[in-house]
Amino acid sequence: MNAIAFADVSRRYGDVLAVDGLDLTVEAGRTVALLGPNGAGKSTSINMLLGLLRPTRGRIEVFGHSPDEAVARGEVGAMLQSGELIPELTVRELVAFVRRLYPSPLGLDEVLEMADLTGLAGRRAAKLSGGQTQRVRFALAIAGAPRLLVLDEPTAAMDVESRLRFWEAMRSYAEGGRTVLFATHYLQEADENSDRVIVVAGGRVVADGTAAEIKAGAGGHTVRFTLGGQAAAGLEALPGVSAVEISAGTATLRTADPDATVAALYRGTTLEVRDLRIDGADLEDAFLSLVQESR
Ligand SMILES: Nc1ncnc2c1ncn2[C@@H]1O[C@H](COP(=O)(O)OP(=O)(O)OP(=O)(O)O)[C@@H](O)[C@H]1O
Repeated sequence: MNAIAFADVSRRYGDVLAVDGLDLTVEAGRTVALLGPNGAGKSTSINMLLGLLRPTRGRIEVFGHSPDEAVARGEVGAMLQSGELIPELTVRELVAFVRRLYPSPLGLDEVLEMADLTGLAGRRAAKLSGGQTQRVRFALAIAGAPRLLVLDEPTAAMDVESRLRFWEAMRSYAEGGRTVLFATHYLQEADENSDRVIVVAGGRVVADGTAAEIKAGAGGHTVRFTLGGQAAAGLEALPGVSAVEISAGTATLRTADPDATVAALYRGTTLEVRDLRIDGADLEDAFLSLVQESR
């Protein structure tokens, strides 16, 4: 069963086409990252998925219903980029209030435990740090035990340790067949915390698969070596090479055929090549080339 289906969905703001004919389905039980640069259309897509914005064109279904129906049935929980907590309420009061709005919520202590808030349950929202506030917002998103959890750049205000703990909490929520869709522009977060990455740029899907598939699809390798002070004219002309970058005495060549590039580097040039390294494209390389191609 599909948790999410977008069929040819577009959204315009005046002259800006923020989402441009998005077609995608997400099977129930998956954890999916929506990865894209600033302005790619991630928040607009999420807001339409939650019924907060209407598509200009196309149709969205959540578990086979309209977004409004799915939300009304308590099937959707969300953590958006902004949203104030009621400052005078304690963490426990806030979670207790929100979970009562849902038909079959998680237990109060269970939510607090999952969001790592047990020790902060008696603290007023006004007294929480930025990272703690994010944890409360996560708790409010899961309190109703929604089948679909939607997170829009959830770790934006968190330090490194809080991020790691947050993703652990998300994974434990996703266990047992719940669906999670999260937007991020952090490649590493998409890579480590999802089983499928949908890359969006300019309002369109430009790649869709596991992080490993996306890396492989980019097809590139890098060949790096220490150049020192040597002049390096002609590296662009080596076989397979599509880009050359020279920085701090290191040459980095992007190539589709690392074997041919390296052979020609040794046989066809007079350079003294030291510290040679060949790497597969990482997700960052893949992402940058996909986003550039879509422009
Ligand atoms: N209310 C609005 N009015 C006009 N244009 C908007 C509005 N909201 C978003 N846009 C534009 O729509 C495009 C997509 O924006 P959106 O916020 O969906 O992208 P995003 O991928 O979530 O970006 P970010 O990572 O920066 O949050 C951008 O060009 C943005 O400037």
